[in-house]
Amino acid sequence: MRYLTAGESHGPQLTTIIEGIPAQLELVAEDINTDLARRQGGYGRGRRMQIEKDQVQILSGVRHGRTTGAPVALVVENKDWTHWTKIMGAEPLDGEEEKEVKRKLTRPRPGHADLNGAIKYGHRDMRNVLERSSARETTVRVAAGAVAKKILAQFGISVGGHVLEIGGVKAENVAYESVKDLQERSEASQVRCLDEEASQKMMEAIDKAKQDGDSIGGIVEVVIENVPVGLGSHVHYDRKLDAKIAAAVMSINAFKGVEIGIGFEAASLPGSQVHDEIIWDEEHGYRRKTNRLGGFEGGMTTGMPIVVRGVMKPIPTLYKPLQSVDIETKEPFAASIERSDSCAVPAASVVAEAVVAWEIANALLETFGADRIDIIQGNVKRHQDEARKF
Ligand SMILES: Cc1cc2nc3c(=O)[nH]c(=O)nc-3n(C[C@H](O)[C@H](O)[C@H](O)COP(=O)(O)O)c2cc1C
Ligand SMILES: C=C(O[C@@H]1CC(C(=O)O)=C[C@@H](OP(=O)(O)O)[C@H]1O)C(=O)O
Repeated sequence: MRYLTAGESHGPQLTTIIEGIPAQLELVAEDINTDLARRQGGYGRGRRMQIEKDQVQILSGVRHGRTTGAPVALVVENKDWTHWTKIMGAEPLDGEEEKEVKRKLTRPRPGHADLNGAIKYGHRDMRNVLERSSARETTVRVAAGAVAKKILAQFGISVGGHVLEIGGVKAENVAYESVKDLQERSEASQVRCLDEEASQKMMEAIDKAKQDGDSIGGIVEVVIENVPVGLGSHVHYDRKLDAKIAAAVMSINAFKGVEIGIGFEAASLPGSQVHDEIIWDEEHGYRRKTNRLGGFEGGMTTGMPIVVRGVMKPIPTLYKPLQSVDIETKEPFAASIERSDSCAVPAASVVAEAVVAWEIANALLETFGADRIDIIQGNVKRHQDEARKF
């Protein structure tokens, strides 16, 4: 499968076209809208989320609630668009209005794409960069991820995400019984954290950052359960699935690091406390006694749950001014802004679920692919039976 996204933050809509979805997958807008609403939620978001009510339109590739095998085009409208038609250049302007509306953005925000994008693409008006670098684009990545999750569900594979840390507040008690348990309990927290006490402290940290005109980041975790052994490959660098997942998580706006399993902790532990011992029984086949390596060995899935973490830096747009330079006057200035999220870590956990789900679904189709869901189900079952006895 592959997909492209298009659309600006304050344009009319976000669009994605997904190619390669097998036929006979049941798919309705509601399968996608649930995740769109989850991405909009979470404590710490700014006023934009009160304007948007993200809903997908499925424009092709589905008839009577089933995929046909043709490309699936998905669209999410920007409700805010009606306020931006002049600024975005879609409506004629007159006189004085023109001067005001065409005012260029010349003051780059430290930590955003503004300055680099402007220099690279030759834009004296940095809105031409901001519009596309905005994380508004993650709306349709979540839509594509929801389709990937629907594919995975046909094989009993489930995806959950939660928040481990916000602004230095670490969740302590994050044990869960299954991905279903993780999903239900993270959903009950406004910061998508399993630890109730930490949830409260995280919200307080977000309130404080907001009051201080500052922003905070954090750590999210995605867990995928019931993945067949052998997705990805050891044979070539660009077929290693752990590498693809790392790239996908790093591609989320503001993500600065990724780890799989115990990740960076492995640096300080002896091998005997890192590698997972192998066991076998008739019912389950091969398993690992522990899952410190987070479901990967040799760029391939081990069949144990996949555990991926990503770190999100604090949001770059700050109410508290940071120094920057106006590209017209070359004078320093201290930026002040109108609206922004103060923390989007809970929302980003939903984006992380989506991009990881996409990579797993894609790897599954690469290994067992066919044009129809029912044939792929047969292929997976045969593989799992064989792997158990191997
Ligand atoms: C869900 C989500 C919401 C975000 N909201 C904002 C925001 O309101 N203001 C902002 O400046 N950055 C926000 N960001 C982060 C920027 O999009 C990001 O920092 C920017 O694109 C620069 O990319 P980089 O941080 O990966 O270098 C958000 C990111 C995510 C994932
Ligand atoms: C619109 C979304 O997030 C936006 C991401 C974002 C940024 O710079 O990344 C900046 C803000 O946009 P605005 O300036 O219009 O308020 C966020 O609201 C969204 O997540 O749907």
